[in-house]
Amino acid sequence: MTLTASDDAPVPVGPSLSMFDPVFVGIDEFGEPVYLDIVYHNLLAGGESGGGKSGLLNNVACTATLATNTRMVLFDGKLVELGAYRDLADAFVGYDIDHALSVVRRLLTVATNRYRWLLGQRRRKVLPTDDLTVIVTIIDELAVYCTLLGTKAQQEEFATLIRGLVFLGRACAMPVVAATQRPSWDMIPASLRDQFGYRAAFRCTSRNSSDIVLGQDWADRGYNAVDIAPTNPGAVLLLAEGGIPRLVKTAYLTDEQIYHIVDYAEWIRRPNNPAGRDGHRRDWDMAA
Ligand SMILES: Nc1ncnc2c1ncn2[C@@H]1O[C@H](COP(=O)(O)OP(=O)(O)OP(=O)(O)O)[C@@H](O)[C@H]1O
Repeated sequence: MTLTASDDAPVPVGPSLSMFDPVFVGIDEFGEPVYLDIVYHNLLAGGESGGGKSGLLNNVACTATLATNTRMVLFDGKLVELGAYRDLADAFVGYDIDHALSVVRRLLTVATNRYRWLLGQRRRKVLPTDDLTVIVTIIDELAVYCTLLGTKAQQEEFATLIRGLVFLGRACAMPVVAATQRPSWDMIPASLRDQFGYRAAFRCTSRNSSDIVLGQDWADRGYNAVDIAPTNPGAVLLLAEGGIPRLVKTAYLTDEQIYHIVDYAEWIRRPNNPAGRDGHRRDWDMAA
Protein backbone atom coordinates (compact mmCIF):
# COMPACT_ATOMS: atom_id res chain seq x y z
CA MET A 1 0.00 0.00 0.00
CA THR A 2 2.73 2.41 -0.87
CA LEU A 3 3.73 4.42 -3.89
CA THR A 4 7.14 5.70 -4.72
CA ALA A 5 8.01 9.37 -4.59
CA SER A 6 10.51 11.09 -6.83
CA ASP A 7 13.26 10.77 -4.24
CA ASP A 8 12.57 7.04 -4.11
CA ALA A 9 11.36 7.21 -0.53
CA PRO A 10 8.14 5.26 -0.03
CA VAL A 11 5.20 7.57 0.54
CA PRO A 12 2.09 6.14 2.17
CA VAL A 13 -1.04 6.54 0.08
CA GLY A 14 -3.39 7.26 2.98
CA PRO A 15 -3.67 11.05 2.91
CA SER A 16 -4.70 11.12 -0.74
CA LEU A 17 -7.18 8.27 -0.52
CA SER A 18 -10.86 9.18 -0.82
CA MET A 19 -13.87 7.12 0.13
CA PHE A 20 -15.19 8.02 -3.32
CA ASP A 21 -12.37 5.90 -4.77
CA PRO A 22 -13.19 2.26 -5.53
CA VAL A 23 -12.86 0.08 -2.43
CA PHE A 24 -10.92 -3.13 -3.01
CA VAL A 25 -12.67 -6.12 -1.42
CA GLY A 26 -11.15 -9.22 -3.03
CA ILE A 27 -10.78 -11.23 -6.23
CA ASP A 28 -13.39 -13.03 -8.29
CA GLU A 29 -13.23 -16.61 -9.54
CA PHE A 30 -11.26 -15.47 -12.60
CA GLY A 31 -8.65 -13.80 -10.45
CA GLU A 32 -9.88 -10.30 -11.30
CA PRO A 33 -9.79 -7.66 -8.55
CA VAL A 34 -13.19 -6.62 -7.25
CA TYR A 35 -13.86 -3.03 -6.22
CA LEU A 36 -17.00 -1.50 -4.77
CA ASP A 37 -18.34 2.02 -4.98
CA ILE A 38 -19.57 2.05 -1.40
CA VAL A 39 -20.54 5.71 -1.11
CA TYR A 40 -23.46 5.57 -3.52
CA HIS A 41 -24.64 2.03 -2.86
CA ASN A 42 -24.80 0.71 0.74
CA LEU A 43 -23.70 -2.87 1.41
CA LEU A 44 -25.56 -5.72 3.07
CA ALA A 45 -23.65 -8.85 4.13
CA GLY A 46 -25.43 -11.95 5.39
CA GLY A 47 -24.53 -15.53 6.12
CA GLU A 48 -23.77 -18.01 8.82
CA SER A 49 -21.31 -17.43 11.63
CA GLY A 50 -17.72 -17.81 10.48
CA GLY A 51 -18.55 -17.24 6.82
CA GLY A 52 -16.40 -14.13 6.57
CA LYS A 53 -18.76 -11.16 6.99
CA SER A 54 -16.44 -9.36 9.40
CA GLY A 55 -13.61 -9.78 6.91
CA LEU A 56 -15.60 -7.85 4.31
CA LEU A 57 -16.58 -5.18 6.84
CA ASN A 58 -12.94 -4.79 7.80
CA ASN A 59 -12.00 -4.12 4.17
CA VAL A 60 -14.46 -1.24 4.12
CA ALA A 61 -13.54 0.00 7.59
CA CYS A 62 -9.81 0.00 6.88
CA THR A 63 -10.34 1.95 3.68
CA ALA A 64 -12.56 4.38 5.59
CA THR A 65 -9.90 4.92 8.26
CA LEU A 66 -7.29 5.69 5.61
CA ALA A 67 -9.57 7.99 3.64
CA THR A 68 -9.30 11.15 5.67
CA ASN A 69 -12.39 12.69 4.08
CA THR A 70 -14.34 9.98 5.87
CA ARG A 71 -15.94 9.62 9.28
CA MET A 72 -17.18 6.39 10.76
CA VAL A 73 -20.13 5.55 12.96
CA LEU A 74 -19.87 2.01 14.28
CA PHE A 75 -22.38 -0.37 15.84
CA ASP A 76 -20.89 -3.47 17.37
CA GLY A 77 -22.79 -5.35 20.04
CA LYS A 78 -19.75 -7.54 20.70
CA LEU A 79 -17.33 -4.57 20.91
CA VAL A 80 -14.42 -6.60 19.56
CA GLU A 81 -15.50 -6.92 15.91
CA LEU A 82 -15.09 -3.21 15.12
CA GLY A 83 -13.39 -2.19 18.35
CA ALA A 84 -10.07 -1.60 16.62
CA TYR A 85 -11.54 1.50 14.97
CA ARG A 86 -13.30 2.94 18.02
CA ASP A 87 -10.85 5.80 18.60
CA LEU A 88 -11.19 6.86 14.97
CA ALA A 89 -14.99 6.75 14.96
CA ASP A 90 -17.33 9.67 15.56
CA ALA A 91 -19.52 7.27 17.52
CA PHE A 92 -18.97 3.72 18.69
CA VAL A 93 -22.11 1.96 19.88
CA GLY A 94 -21.86 -1.24 21.88
CA TYR A 95 -24.49 -3.35 23.59
CA ASP A 96 -26.79 -0.43 24.33
CA ILE A 97 -30.07 0.15 22.53
CA ASP A 98 -30.61 3.67 23.92
CA HIS A 99 -27.24 4.77 22.63
CA ALA A 100 -27.95 3.03 19.31
CA LEU A 101 -31.25 4.86 18.91
CA SER A 102 -29.85 8.26 19.77
CA VAL A 103 -26.96 7.81 17.32
CA VAL A 104 -29.22 6.77 14.43
CA ARG A 105 -31.53 9.71 15.15
CA ARG A 106 -28.54 12.05 14.92
CA LEU A 107 -27.44 10.42 11.67
CA LEU A 108 -30.89 11.01 10.21
CA THR A 109 -30.73 14.65 11.28
CA VAL A 110 -27.40 15.00 9.49
CA ALA A 111 -28.84 13.25 6.41
CA THR A 112 -31.86 15.54 6.24
CA ASN A 113 -29.62 18.59 6.73
CA ARG A 114 -27.56 17.41 3.78
CA TYR A 115 -30.67 17.07 1.62
CA ARG A 116 -31.69 20.62 2.53
CA TRP A 117 -28.23 21.72 1.50
CA LEU A 118 -28.51 19.73 -1.76
CA LEU A 119 -31.85 21.36 -2.46
CA GLY A 120 -30.19 24.75 -2.05
CA GLN A 121 -27.49 23.65 -4.49
CA ARG A 122 -30.17 22.49 -7.01
CA ARG A 123 -28.68 19.01 -7.02
CA ARG A 124 -29.72 15.46 -6.17
CA LYS A 125 -26.54 14.04 -4.72
CA VAL A 126 -23.31 14.90 -2.98
CA LEU A 127 -20.23 14.88 -5.22
CA PRO A 128 -16.59 14.20 -4.36
CA THR A 129 -15.84 17.85 -5.11
CA ASP A 130 -18.31 19.11 -2.49
CA ASP A 131 -15.83 19.00 0.38
CA LEU A 132 -18.37 17.24 2.56
CA THR A 133 -17.10 14.28 4.54
CA VAL A 134 -18.40 10.81 3.78
CA ILE A 135 -20.04 9.35 6.88
CA VAL A 136 -19.92 5.55 6.77
CA THR A 137 -22.16 3.67 9.19
CA ILE A 138 -21.04 0.11 9.85
CA ILE A 139 -23.28 -2.29 11.78
CA ASP A 140 -21.83 -5.64 12.78
CA GLU A 141 -24.87 -7.71 13.54
CA LEU A 142 -28.09 -5.98 12.76
CA ALA A 143 -29.95 -8.60 14.78
CA VAL A 144 -28.44 -7.34 18.05
CA TYR A 145 -30.30 -4.05 17.69
CA CYS A 146 -33.35 -5.31 15.76
CA THR A 147 -34.20 -8.44 17.75
CA LEU A 148 -32.06 -8.83 20.87
CA LEU A 149 -31.64 -5.62 22.85
CA GLY A 150 -34.34 -3.49 24.45
CA THR A 151 -38.09 -3.64 24.13
CA LYS A 152 -40.03 -4.63 21.04
CA ALA A 153 -40.89 -0.97 20.48
CA GLN A 154 -37.20 0.04 20.63
CA GLN A 155 -36.21 -2.73 18.23
CA GLU A 156 -38.90 -1.65 15.80
CA GLU A 157 -37.84 1.97 16.10
CA PHE A 158 -34.23 1.03 15.40
CA ALA A 159 -35.27 -1.00 12.34
CA THR A 160 -37.41 1.87 11.05
CA LEU A 161 -34.67 4.45 11.57
CA ILE A 162 -32.06 2.27 9.88
CA ARG A 163 -34.39 1.79 6.93
CA GLY A 164 -34.64 5.58 6.72
CA LEU A 165 -30.87 5.97 6.86
CA VAL A 166 -30.29 3.31 4.20
CA PHE A 167 -32.89 5.03 2.04
CA LEU A 168 -31.51 8.54 2.50
CA GLY A 169 -27.82 7.76 2.81
CA ARG A 170 -27.03 6.81 -0.75
CA ALA A 171 -27.21 10.23 -2.32
CA CYS A 172 -25.88 12.28 0.58
CA ALA A 173 -22.59 10.42 1.08
CA MET A 174 -23.78 8.56 4.18
CA PRO A 175 -23.65 4.88 3.16
CA VAL A 176 -24.62 2.03 5.45
CA VAL A 177 -22.69 -1.23 5.62
CA ALA A 178 -24.54 -3.86 7.63
CA ALA A 179 -23.99 -7.52 8.45
CA THR A 180 -26.19 -10.20 9.89
CA GLN A 181 -25.84 -13.91 10.63
CA ARG A 182 -29.58 -14.26 10.70
CA PRO A 183 -31.08 -13.11 7.42
CA SER A 184 -34.84 -13.32 7.94
CA TRP A 185 -37.77 -11.57 6.31
CA ASP A 186 -38.88 -9.83 9.51
CA MET A 187 -35.48 -8.19 9.92
CA ILE A 188 -34.61 -7.63 6.26
CA PRO A 189 -37.83 -7.14 4.33
CA ALA A 190 -37.44 -6.90 0.57
CA SER A 191 -38.14 -3.14 0.76
CA LEU A 192 -35.03 -2.71 2.95
CA ARG A 193 -32.87 -5.27 1.14
CA ASP A 194 -33.49 -3.57 -2.18
CA GLN A 195 -32.07 -0.28 -0.86
CA PHE A 196 -28.70 -1.99 -0.57
CA GLY A 197 -27.05 -1.61 -3.95
CA TYR A 198 -24.52 -4.30 -2.99
CA ARG A 199 -25.57 -7.57 -1.37
CA ALA A 200 -23.09 -10.15 -0.20
CA ALA A 201 -24.29 -13.68 0.62
CA PHE A 202 -21.66 -15.63 2.51
CA ARG A 203 -22.31 -19.30 3.20
CA CYS A 204 -25.94 -19.66 4.28
CA THR A 205 -27.73 -22.50 6.03
CA SER A 206 -30.81 -22.35 3.77
CA ARG A 207 -31.63 -21.22 0.26
CA ASN A 208 -34.26 -18.97 1.78
CA SER A 209 -31.55 -17.07 3.71
CA SER A 210 -29.48 -16.82 0.55
CA ASP A 211 -32.45 -15.36 -1.32
CA ILE A 212 -33.21 -12.94 1.50
CA VAL A 213 -29.74 -11.44 1.08
CA LEU A 214 -29.41 -11.59 -2.70
CA GLY A 215 -33.02 -11.22 -3.75
CA GLN A 216 -35.92 -13.42 -4.61
CA ASP A 217 -35.27 -16.32 -7.01
CA TRP A 218 -31.50 -16.07 -7.29
CA ALA A 219 -31.19 -19.55 -5.76
CA ASP A 220 -33.52 -20.93 -8.45
CA ARG A 221 -31.26 -19.36 -11.04
CA GLY A 222 -28.24 -21.19 -9.66
CA TYR A 223 -26.85 -18.60 -7.26
CA ASN A 224 -27.30 -20.19 -3.87
CA ALA A 225 -24.94 -19.38 -0.99
CA VAL A 226 -25.70 -22.78 0.56
CA ASP A 227 -23.36 -24.17 -2.11
CA ILE A 228 -20.36 -22.30 -0.68
CA ALA A 229 -18.17 -24.84 1.11
CA PRO A 230 -17.88 -24.40 4.89
CA THR A 231 -14.15 -24.87 4.42
CA ASN A 232 -13.99 -21.75 2.26
CA PRO A 233 -14.53 -18.75 4.57
CA GLY A 234 -14.46 -15.42 2.81
CA ALA A 235 -16.12 -16.86 -0.32
CA VAL A 236 -19.22 -14.87 -1.12
CA LEU A 237 -21.83 -14.37 -3.81
CA LEU A 238 -21.65 -10.65 -4.40
CA LEU A 239 -24.45 -8.91 -6.24
CA ALA A 240 -24.32 -5.36 -7.54
CA GLU A 241 -27.73 -3.97 -8.42
CA GLY A 242 -28.63 -4.57 -12.00
CA GLY A 243 -26.07 -7.37 -12.34
CA ILE A 244 -25.74 -11.04 -11.58
CA PRO A 245 -24.02 -12.46 -8.50
CA ARG A 246 -20.27 -12.97 -8.75
CA LEU A 247 -18.35 -15.52 -6.75
CA VAL A 248 -15.70 -13.56 -4.88
CA LYS A 249 -13.05 -14.38 -2.31
CA THR A 250 -12.76 -11.42 -0.02
CA ALA A 251 -9.42 -10.02 1.00
CA TYR A 252 -8.65 -10.91 4.58
CA LEU A 253 -6.85 -8.74 7.12
CA THR A 254 -5.52 -10.28 10.30
CA ASP A 255 -6.08 -8.45 13.58
CA GLU A 256 -2.42 -7.48 13.60
CA GLN A 257 -2.71 -5.95 10.13
CA ILE A 258 -5.89 -4.12 11.12
CA TYR A 259 -4.20 -2.56 14.15
CA HIS A 260 -1.22 -1.54 12.01
CA ILE A 261 -3.57 0.19 9.59
CA VAL A 262 -5.45 1.84 12.46
CA ASP A 263 -2.21 3.09 14.04
CA TYR A 264 -1.17 4.53 10.72
CA ALA A 265 -4.62 6.09 10.19
CA GLU A 266 -4.39 7.74 13.62
CA TRP A 267 -1.10 9.22 12.51
CA ILE A 268 -2.36 10.61 9.20
CA ARG A 269 -5.49 11.92 10.89
CA ARG A 270 -3.61 13.72 13.64
CA PRO A 271 -4.58 17.38 13.96
CA ASN A 272 -2.68 19.74 11.68
CA ASN A 273 -1.12 16.95 9.64
CA PRO A 274 0.40 18.86 6.72
CA ALA A 275 0.16 15.79 4.50
CA GLY A 276 -3.59 15.44 4.74
CA ARG A 277 -6.84 16.90 5.94
CA ASP A 278 -7.76 16.77 9.56
CA GLY A 279 -10.27 13.98 9.30
CA HIS A 280 -10.42 13.34 13.02
CA ARG A 281 -13.38 15.54 13.82
CA ARG A 282 -15.92 15.03 16.53
CA ASP A 283 -18.40 17.78 15.77
CA TRP A 284 -20.63 15.65 13.64
CA ASP A 285 -23.92 17.36 14.51
CA MET A 286 -23.20 19.65 11.57
CA ALA A 287 -24.27 18.80 8.06
CA ALA A 288 -20.69 18.72 6.84
N1 LIG B 1 -11.25 -14.01 3.02
C1 LIG B 1 -10.84 -14.91 3.90
N2 LIG B 1 -9.77 -15.69 3.63
C2 LIG B 1 -9.34 -16.60 4.51
N3 LIG B 1 -9.91 -16.83 5.71
C3 LIG B 1 -10.96 -16.11 6.03
C4 LIG B 1 -11.49 -15.11 5.15
N4 LIG B 1 -12.56 -14.54 5.75
C5 LIG B 1 -12.70 -15.14 6.93
N5 LIG B 1 -11.75 -16.09 7.11
C6 LIG B 1 -11.58 -16.97 8.27
O1 LIG B 1 -12.84 -17.24 8.82
C7 LIG B 1 -12.92 -16.79 10.18
C8 LIG B 1 -14.28 -16.19 10.45
O2 LIG B 1 -14.43 -15.04 9.65
P1 LIG B 1 -15.34 -13.83 10.11
O3 LIG B 1 -15.11 -13.53 11.57
O4 LIG B 1 -15.15 -12.73 9.14
O5 LIG B 1 -16.78 -14.50 9.96
P2 LIG B 1 -18.20 -13.87 10.32
O6 LIG B 1 -19.11 -14.27 9.23
O7 LIG B 1 -18.06 -12.41 10.58
O8 LIG B 1 -18.57 -14.60 11.66
P3 LIG B 1 -19.51 -14.04 12.86
O9 LIG B 1 -20.86 -13.86 12.25
O10 LIG B 1 -19.45 -15.15 13.86
O11 LIG B 1 -18.89 -12.76 13.34
C9 LIG B 1 -11.78 -15.80 10.32
O12 LIG B 1 -11.30 -15.74 11.64
C10 LIG B 1 -10.74 -16.32 9.37
O13 LIG B 1 -9.98 -17.33 10.00
